[in-house]
Amino acid sequence: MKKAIQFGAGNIGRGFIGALLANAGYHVVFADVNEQMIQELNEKKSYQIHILDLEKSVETITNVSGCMSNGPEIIDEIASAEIITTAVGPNVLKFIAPTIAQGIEARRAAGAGPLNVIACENMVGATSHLQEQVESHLSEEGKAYAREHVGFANCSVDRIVPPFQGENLLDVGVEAFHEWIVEEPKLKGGTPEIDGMKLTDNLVAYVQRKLFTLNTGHAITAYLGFLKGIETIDQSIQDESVRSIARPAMEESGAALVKKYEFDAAEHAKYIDKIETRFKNPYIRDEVIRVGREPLRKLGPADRLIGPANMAAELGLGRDHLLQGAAAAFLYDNNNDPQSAELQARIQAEGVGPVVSDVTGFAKDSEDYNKIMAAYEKFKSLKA
Ligand SMILES: NC(=O)C1=CN([C@@H]2O[C@H](COP(=O)(O)OP(=O)(O)OC[C@H]3O[C@@H](n4cnc5c(N)ncnc54)[C@H](O)[C@@H]3O)[C@@H](O)[C@H]2O)C=CC1
Ligand SMILES: O=P(O)(O)OC[C@H]1O[C@](O)(CO)[C@@H](O)[C@@H]1O
Repeated sequence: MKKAIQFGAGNIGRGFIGALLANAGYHVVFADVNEQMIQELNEKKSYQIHILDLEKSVETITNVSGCMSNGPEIIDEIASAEIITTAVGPNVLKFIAPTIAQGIEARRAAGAGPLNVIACENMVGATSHLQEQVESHLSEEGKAYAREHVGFANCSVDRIVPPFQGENLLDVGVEAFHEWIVEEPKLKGGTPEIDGMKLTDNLVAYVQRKLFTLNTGHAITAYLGFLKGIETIDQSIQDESVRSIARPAMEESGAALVKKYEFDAAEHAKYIDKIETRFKNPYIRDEVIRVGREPLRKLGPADRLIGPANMAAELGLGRDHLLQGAAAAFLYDNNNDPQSAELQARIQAEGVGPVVSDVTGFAKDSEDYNKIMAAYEKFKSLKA
């Protein structure tokens, strides 16, 4: 039987990618550092996905097992797999890279056939980033083997899967919508047949379409909601003062995306409408602190807040609401989130201006810098 390794047995791993692979006939080995999760996978060998939407249903996923991603067995698992997917978070890719490299060396020694690696993270070029990290751990022979036999394909991954309290540790709650788009030209050994995996040769456009629309609107809804003391995304987007920034921000990034990638404007407007409806899904409890997690990553120059603002600026388009959303992120003050604590400590120590400039890359007193600063002061006074 075909084998897939899914690094990360978390929400998106179990609730989306691992499930698609299992349904496509792969035996899915979930590799994680969470011992309890791995034990449970090996005991139960199945779990349930609860579709939490207007139409509810339950799907049982079978043919799965678990493996500690930091133990010795994972190398043999990689050596005998056809596909490796990840959903561990962009910052964790560097920790799994040496393991994947060891697995590739084992495949080389065994003369194994093609392997495809797809990192399913909210990050432009996540797989290329992982590939660089993996290559840095390969021998020269390993690099030559990987060039010929290992495909590293980027992807865009879209399904809202918040933490879920089911009867079973393994069960997950997901929205009905899902979209997984994979960069076809990078795949090796033919295209795997996986229902729910769409293929494209223009991936960057789709990654940015998703990251700069869904994730942009989501993050802004989270940060503004947090400022207002709202706990969940569905409640936050219902608040007119939040929606009146989050929605036009998605329209601003939309105008830039349509211009840059020549997406159909009417189709893109529908795409935004659909996303707003997904945010409003009352059957999913998606907390603003989950969606706003790791604000420093989200404020990065290529990520969902500053990325679309930069794209709009390059194309000479408006971006006021995007910049207001970014300003709200600088006010995200949640001690349980290490990046939020770091951000607030830096603002305390250095003052907000230098931190805004350093994190966003906007020069002091540039137009975009000034707009963020003005919105920051406005939101700060509202908060107090
Ligand atoms: N949850 C969602 O709705 C979506 C998440 N994503 C992306 O998917 C990725 C994962 O997100 P979630 O599933 O929500 O997070 P999560 O926290 O539920 O799952 C991450 C998993 O990775 C595991 N992990 C941590 N270090 C590891 C290591 N060294 N080796 C193996 N596993 C390790 C954790 O134990 C955890 O089970 C992120 O990049 C996120 O941006 C993308 C689209 C949707
Ligand atoms: O997973 P991240 O990058 O921290 O961001 C949370 C975002 O990811 C998602 O979980 C899925 O795209 C969204 O719900 C949300 O916008």
